[in-house]
Amino acid sequence: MNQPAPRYFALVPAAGVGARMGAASPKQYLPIGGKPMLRHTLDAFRSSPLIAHTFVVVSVDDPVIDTVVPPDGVTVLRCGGASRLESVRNGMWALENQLHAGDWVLVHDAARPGLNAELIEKLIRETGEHPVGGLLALPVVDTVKRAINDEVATLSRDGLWLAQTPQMFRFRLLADALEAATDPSTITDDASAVEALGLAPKLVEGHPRNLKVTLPSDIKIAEMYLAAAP
Ligand SMILES: Nc1ccn([C@@H]2O[C@H](COP(=O)(O)OP(=O)(O)OP(=O)(O)O)[C@@H](O)[C@H]2O)c(=O)n1
Ligand SMILES: C[C@](O)(CO)[C@H](O)COP(=O)(O)O
Repeated sequence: MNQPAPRYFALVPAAGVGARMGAASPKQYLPIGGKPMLRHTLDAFRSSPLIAHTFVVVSVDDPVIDTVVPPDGVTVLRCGGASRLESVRNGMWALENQLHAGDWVLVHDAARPGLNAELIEKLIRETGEHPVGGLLALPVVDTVKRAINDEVATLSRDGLWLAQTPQMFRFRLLADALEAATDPSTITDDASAVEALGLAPKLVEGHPRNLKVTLPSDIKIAEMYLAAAP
């Protein structure tokens, strides 16, 4: 019997406050090249023919989202939580009756506006029908130091990667993994919730343009990449 074609949905947590950015408003609404950061992120998914629909999770009382959300292709979920883990989990709960167990969900930080259709396509193609799922990540290229108090040590970088997003998993597996996760200080991305079940997702090489805009100095870097090619 023919399997139904896989469906791909994007889930964008955008309920953070951007404490490290230190701006007057949440960082996802700061302009990058004249356009709100979150709009760049949502437009990346709208530009991909592979994405069936995008859901964005914001705080219950977010006053800005309605001015930023594009006219089609995106649904706003006002169910953000106190941590990224809670926001993604709340978003998944909201989708329980809309998505099928085998649908793929690509969770992507609002704060990574450099994503584009090419990277989305690469992640989906290289993850394929992987039994666990996959995520974009970058191999560590620098020497890695760990400093605790006055003690400094050099760690082996063998096998070390920096996780990016999107991180894609089938709906049921991701929902169950997030449900089982309790500690936002150790479950800092979606893959770590899945790994805590004893499963190993596939790492797909991402791109520096997909940086997480975290500090004020990141804004110019993101603008440079977005000006070079959307
Ligand atoms: N309670 C939270 C915290 C974070 N996020 C989202 O998770 C992504 C990654 O988080 P991060 O870059 O840390 O954003 P902030 O939490 O806003 O930043 P900071 O940690 O500096 O406060 C962002 O898109 C952010 O909006 C969220 O949806 N809900
Ligand atoms: C999900 C993530 O972007 C992967 O690198 C990262 O873990 C988010 O961390 P933050 O502390 O919420 O910025």
